[in-house]
Amino acid sequence: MKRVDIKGLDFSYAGSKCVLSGIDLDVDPGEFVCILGHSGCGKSTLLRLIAGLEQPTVGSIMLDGSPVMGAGLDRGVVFQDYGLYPWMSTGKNITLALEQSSPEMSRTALKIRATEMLLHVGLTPDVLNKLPKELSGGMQQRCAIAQALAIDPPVLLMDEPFGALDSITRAKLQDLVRRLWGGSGERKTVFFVTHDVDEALLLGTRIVVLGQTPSSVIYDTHIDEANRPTRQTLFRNERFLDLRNELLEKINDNVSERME
Ligand SMILES: Nc1ncnc2c1ncn2[C@@H]1O[C@H](COP(=O)(O)OP(=O)(O)OP(=O)(O)O)[C@@H](O)[C@H]1O
Repeated sequence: MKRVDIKGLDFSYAGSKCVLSGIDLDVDPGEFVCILGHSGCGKSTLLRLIAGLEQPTVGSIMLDGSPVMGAGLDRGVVFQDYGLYPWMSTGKNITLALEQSSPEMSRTALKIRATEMLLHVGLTPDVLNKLPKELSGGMQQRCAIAQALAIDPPVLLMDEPFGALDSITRAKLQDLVRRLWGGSGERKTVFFVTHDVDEALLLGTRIVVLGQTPSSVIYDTHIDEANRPTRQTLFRNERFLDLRNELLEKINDNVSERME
């Protein structure tokens, strides 16, 4: 389990205007943080910074007290477009990071691990030798989750992972992610970027809203696990409907303010 501390973070892409400004966010180990905000506000950029794919212009990101200096095997990443190499079999895609983290593992051990991971995300072992293009979008995203989890990273970063999927596949994968996170092992610290307020309410133990660029955190709330509504009860739970409206207002008001 990892604690993530973001302090006084500003970020600009080279030669561009400031995207993130004054981000402060302390995340306890095992929290499931959903990041909401209008298109272009910098959600993916924040995730890329935590992944170590970009460096803060000002401020810091610490993992258990050590600054993030680059990408690392302690953080698994899942992108909307699956992030699988199209020329490699599913099995090879899944074991790629494992080959770096555990170079001593034999081919047989790698294959066993890849099969275990496929079963873990609800796929059958026959998928192992298929190319990504031979799988449906939902199956590819299951493989991408298996790939990110193969090395058992304590931090999982998910950037709109279900944005391209139909609503039924999306619901199944949301349930899968919740089950994997809430299972018997140590809980991973998850950052999950989404546009969808309902997805955030169903998944997150915490919901953070970013404002318009240069973005800072304009809303931050914890969700009480004990009273969390299910997919079936979400629209009948008054407290959550109020929170849903509040989140939509925060996102939309902030945009209209900027447009006036
Ligand atoms: N590599 C880059 N170079 C320069 N500017 C970039 C780069 N990537 C993103 N941006 C800009 O940074 C801002 C934030 O982009 P980002 O993708 O982080 O937002 P987002 O909230 O994730 O958007 P969306 O919800 O539409 O995916 C945008 O103005 C975008 O154009």
